[in-house]
Amino acid sequence: MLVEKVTKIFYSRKKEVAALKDIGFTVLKNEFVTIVGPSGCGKTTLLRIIAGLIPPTRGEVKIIREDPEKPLNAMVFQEQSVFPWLTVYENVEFGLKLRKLPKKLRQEKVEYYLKVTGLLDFARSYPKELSGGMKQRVAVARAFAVEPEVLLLDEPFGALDEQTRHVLQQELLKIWDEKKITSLFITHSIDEAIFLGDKVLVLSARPGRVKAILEVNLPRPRDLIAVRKSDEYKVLFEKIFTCLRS
Ligand SMILES: Nc1ncnc2c1ncn2[C@@H]1O[C@H](COP(=O)(O)OP(=O)(O)OP(=O)(O)O)[C@@H](O)[C@H]1O
Repeated sequence: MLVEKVTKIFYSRKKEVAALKDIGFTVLKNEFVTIVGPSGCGKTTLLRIIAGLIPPTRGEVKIIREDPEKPLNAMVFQEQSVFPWLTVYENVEFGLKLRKLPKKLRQEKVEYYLKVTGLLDFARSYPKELSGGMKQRVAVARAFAVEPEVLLLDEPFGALDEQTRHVLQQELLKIWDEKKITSLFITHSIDEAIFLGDKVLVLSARPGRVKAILEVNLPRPRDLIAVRKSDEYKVLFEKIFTCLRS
């Protein structure tokens, strides 16, 4: 995926807001890129442009479609990424129905993703019967299930308590290690950005610009404790922290 000189200006009657300025970066096939930046720097705006939900003012986004059967992207938001009127099973199946996959194949995929997210016992439950962490598991399962060219995650674990967040991060990496879907993950957390990413993109305050792109040279599969103890983590944390502060 290629993001080239993306600029976004929001115009309203009274003022202009420059949200993004000349954003450029590449996400390689099967790469997991995290984006970290201060509040209001345009992270969500960038993701919405990449998803094709809003147009950039200038610049462009190129996503290579390798498989015409697959959707270009799937998104997971901080909240409300699941349909409350569908059961857990139906939520995960939803995108596969849209893709018109045969029932047997749908069932295999839904069961696989419910299993890896630990949701098999809740297949018939409705989202309102689930905790916040479980709802986000459904959202992740749903997005992975359609196996898009690019997975776009907008602070999916931002509203969860720290303990649950770590469990879900670990689970996400486990699925990703198996499925290797090209992913772009937005976060406020430096820790999360390093733990998950192959590369961390640091954005500046508004208008968002790329301040740094840092490689994360930590082996996978990753373990949170081991990662945090490593010199690579400490060096990266300090670099990102300094970069965000300056
Ligand atoms: N539809 C819109 N109309 C006008 N301004 C907007 C619109 N959407 C976003 N903005 C402005 O663009 C800037 C970037 O917003 P955005 O939500 O992308 O930031 P963010 O980095 O995701 O913030 P946060 O981390 O707090 O969620 C903000 O100043 C916001 O007010």
